[in-house]
This record gives sequence, C-alpha cells and structure tokens, in this order.
Amino acid sequence: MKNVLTIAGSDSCGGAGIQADLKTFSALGTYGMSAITAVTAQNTTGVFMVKELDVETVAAQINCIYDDIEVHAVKIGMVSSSEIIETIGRCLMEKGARNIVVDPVMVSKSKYKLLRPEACAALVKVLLPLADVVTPNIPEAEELIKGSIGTVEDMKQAAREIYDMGPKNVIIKGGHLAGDAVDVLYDGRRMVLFEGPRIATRNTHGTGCTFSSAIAAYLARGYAMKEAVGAAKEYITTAIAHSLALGRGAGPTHHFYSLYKKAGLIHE
Ligand SMILES: Nc1ncnc2c1ncn2[C@@H]1O[C@H](COP(=O)(O)OP(=O)(O)OP(=O)(O)O)[C@@H](O)[C@H]1O
Ligand SMILES: Cc1ncc(CO)c(N)n1
Repeated sequence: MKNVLTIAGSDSCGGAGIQADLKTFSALGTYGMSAITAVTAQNTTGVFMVKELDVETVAAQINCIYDDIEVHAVKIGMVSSSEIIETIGRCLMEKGARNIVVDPVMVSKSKYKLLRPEACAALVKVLLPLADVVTPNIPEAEELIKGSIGTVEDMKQAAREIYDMGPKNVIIKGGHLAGDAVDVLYDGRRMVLFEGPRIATRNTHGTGCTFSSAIAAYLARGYAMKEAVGAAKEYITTAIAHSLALGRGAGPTHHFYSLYKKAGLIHE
C-alpha cells in the first residue's frame, strides 16, 4: 500500500478540500492521511466561513505523520496565510518529503478568497521551489505571472514563466477556458498537452482538488510525472462525467465510479 498525505482545508460539504482528496486517494487504491490547515463552512452554493488553524496544530499534524508512517506523496491545497505556508515548508524540508504536488488554491469557484492576498508571495517563495509539480488553474496562473491567459499558447508561455519560479514541473489547467478541457504540462524541456472533452455540467465543485490529489496518488504508486498526469486527467474526466447534482449550486465530482470500473465491477 502507498500512503498519501493531503495538507489542505476542510470543506464541510465534502466536495473539495481534504474530503475530496481523501476520497480520491481511496478510489485510486492508496492510503490517505490529512493535516488540516483551516476549517471552512461551505456548501455547493458558496463559502460561508473560514477558520484557520494555528501553526503549532498544523506542524504537529504533519510531524507526527512523518515520524511514524512512510509518506509516498504529499499534496498541498488551501494554505491561507504566510505563517502556515512557512510552517509547512519547514516541516516538509525537515522530513525530506518527496513527490510534492502543490495546488496553489487562491479563490473558490464561488469567488471566496481562500488565500490571503499578502500570502501569495510566501506561496511563490516557499512552496513553488519545493514542488515536484504545481497545478494552477487559469486565474491562479494569471495571478502568478501577473498577466492574462486566453489561449493554449498563453498557457504555454505562463507554464514557462511559472517554471522559472522553481517547481520541477508546471501544469496549467484549462478548465476555465472555453472549448475542450486542455491542460498543459511543462517540465523545463517539453510541453505536453492533455486534452479531454468538456463535459456540460454545473457540477464541478472540487475538480482542482480531485485532479491534484489524483496526480499525488499516481506519483505515490510509482508513475512517472507525464504518466501520472495522463492518468489523473482520465480520472478527473470520469469523476466530472459522473458528478452529482447535489444541493442548489455546483455539485461535487464522484469518486467511486472509476474504482468500480477499473476493478471490472461495472460493465457498459
Ligand atoms: N467541464 C469540464 N469538463 C471536463 N473537464 C473539466 C471541466 N472543468 C474542468 N475540467 C478539468 O478538471 C481539471 C481541474 O481544472 P479546473 O480548472 O476546473 O480546476 P480548479 O479551477 O482549480 O478547480 P476548483 O474548483 O477545485 O478550484 C482539469 O483537468 C480541467 O481540464
Ligand atoms: C477547503 C477548500 N479547498 C479548496 C477549494 C477549491 O476551490 C475549496 N472550495 N475549498
């Protein structure tokens, strides 16, 4: 069994954050563990409250996992303050963490700021250089490069600029553009495009969390980066295709279908 840790915020409605991450880890046959950075009160219509945890609690969760259990990959999601970011950076360096996936969560789909604006610099300085891969969506990539992105060519240029900030690989997710859902992976030498059909649904709560967690799970299972991203793309496309019309807003991705299908339990 491969063990995967998520360091992220809790989403009370279970569609994004820690809850999406753990569901993804399980569905992909890995053992999931968590260090919670903040508790959010949210549902499919929006985020209503955020309570950050103190840095001692964040550090204690990470340290006690690494002191006891082998961690084959770690995914970092919502980390709202500079202090929490610096604490996570320090802990992961001390523990020699590997297979680090950084999802630079900034704003929820419902437009709630999940990263304090002044903490963006710490994210760039501390977490990007530690990342084996960083997975911004279009608005996050625009914030990182301080420019606008409207085409796949713009995504490639943004990937080059973000690569220069220190991560080993960059994926720009194209979920926010029109047309097919195209993601761009850049490893400093090659640009690889992952193209999926755009699924016509409003139920896309937690797509970014699910995608980055799937990459972490596949890296933990020993996939090389390009193969991990390709497999994660298949997983997220399936999870969106079978997303759930829960609540009055954007419903969540679905995590059981792929597992059952892969296991040969679903015949179509
Ligand atoms: N409607 C869709 N159909 C198919 N694939 C999609 C769709 N929307 C997003 N994706 C894919 O889902 C993955 C996550 O991308 P997206 O841009 O939605 O992340 P995000 O904005 O970070 O999500 P989150 O709401 O969790 O912050 C990418 O692989 C993207 O191409
Ligand atoms: C806790 C949490 N993390 C990430 C997201 C992604 O937008 C969210 N909505 N909530």
